[in-house]
Amino acid sequence: MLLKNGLILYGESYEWVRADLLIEGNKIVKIGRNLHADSDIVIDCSHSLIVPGFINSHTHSPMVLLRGLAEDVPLMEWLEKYIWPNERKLGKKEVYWGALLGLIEMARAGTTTFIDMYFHMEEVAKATLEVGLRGFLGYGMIDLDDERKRRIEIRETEKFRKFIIQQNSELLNFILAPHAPYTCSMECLKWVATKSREWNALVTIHLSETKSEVALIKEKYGKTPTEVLDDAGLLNEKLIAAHGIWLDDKEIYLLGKNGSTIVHCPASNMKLGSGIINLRKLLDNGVNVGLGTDGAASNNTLDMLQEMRLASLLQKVVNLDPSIIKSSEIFRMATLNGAKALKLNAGIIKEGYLADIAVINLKRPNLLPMNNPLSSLVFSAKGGDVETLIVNGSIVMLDGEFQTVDEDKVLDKFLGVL
Ligand SMILES: CSC[C@H]1O[C@@H](n2cnc3c(O)ncnc32)[C@H](O)[C@@H]1O
Ligand SMILES: [Zn+2]
Repeated sequence: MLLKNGLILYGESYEWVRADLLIEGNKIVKIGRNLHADSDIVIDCSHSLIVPGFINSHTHSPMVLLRGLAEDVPLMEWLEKYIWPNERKLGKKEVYWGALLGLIEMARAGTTTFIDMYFHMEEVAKATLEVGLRGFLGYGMIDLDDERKRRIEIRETEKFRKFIIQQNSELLNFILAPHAPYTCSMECLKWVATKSREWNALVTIHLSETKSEVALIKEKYGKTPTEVLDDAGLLNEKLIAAHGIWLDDKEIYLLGKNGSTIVHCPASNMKLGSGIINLRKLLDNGVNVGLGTDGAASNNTLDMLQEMRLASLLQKVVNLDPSIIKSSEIFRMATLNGAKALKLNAGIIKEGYLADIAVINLKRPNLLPMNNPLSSLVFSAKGGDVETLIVNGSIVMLDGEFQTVDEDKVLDKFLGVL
């Protein structure tokens, strides 16, 4: 496949070059002028930006089902009074359709890879294959210090891992997903750490999202949540922890030293009134920081372009300093830092990297004139500006039309509910 004459965001240094981009198999093989492909697929990109696809490093895709259902309440009330009672009513079918809708929304805004934590995850895996995105999927474990529940969660996790292995797909990856230190016992966290080593599996978890959960953990363990993860054997380069708002200096130091990842979810953090991450301190202490939308019930979109804009604006205003964070750092969080967390050969446009690519149409009033492409991406682009999406060398969306899933069928299914 050949992407012809696009403005390419090249390599780690984010140099803009006008060139052709050749894809063979699932990789970018060549970038240069006047390239020719044997392949019959040639896409004219003369009016477009070619950028790495976004990595949504924390979401719960089926939660689009609960979009707008619980508004204007803080996290614990949101979960206990509204979200968990509604989730108990969700069966496999609902989760499947919810995941399809969520994945379509993500794809339309340029996401090529996502990390997902939920239940009925086999259904999310099926939806992932149908849309053609790259998923790192985990069964969300919650045992609430109950041994019987823990056995069930372990069984579900083992069953889901087997399912993913059986699918034998380059797009599907298993990830361990204990929900949080306040919903998982020490025994559960230790089991996850043991299996992470045995299976060489990544681990995703919610960490230090609210002041109140940190107080709960300190009361229970006499330690901070990060120290609890350290005691469990989870503090290492395989850890991908969402939120990380209320981390103290020692926790930030520990996360940086151990090569762990924090996933910033600005919209969810603002909407639930959870707090504001200290992004500068995390980055300056060597913590790998990715970007995520969280679920659509606390966002209320799954749009990584909007997430970049919010992440940047929030830091500038809370620090009363517009120079606190650069667009390149925000863009890196949404792409390369996610890839680093996932040990994925992706996140930049360069020869030898995976062909996970978003093509953005510049013929839009909100994107012209193009004085600074990177700031246009972070501050001006919208989901609908992504015209073509390529994942693992295959076209998911071309000129705004899905080539994989029947988008109309999915949208009509939800319109029918109204
Ligand atoms: C057990 S599956 C995952 C579980 O997580 C819940 N969830 C969604 N968003 C958040 C958040 O921001 N903090 C904590 N938990 C969250 C979701 O509703 C599922 O129950
Ligand atoms: Zn979450």
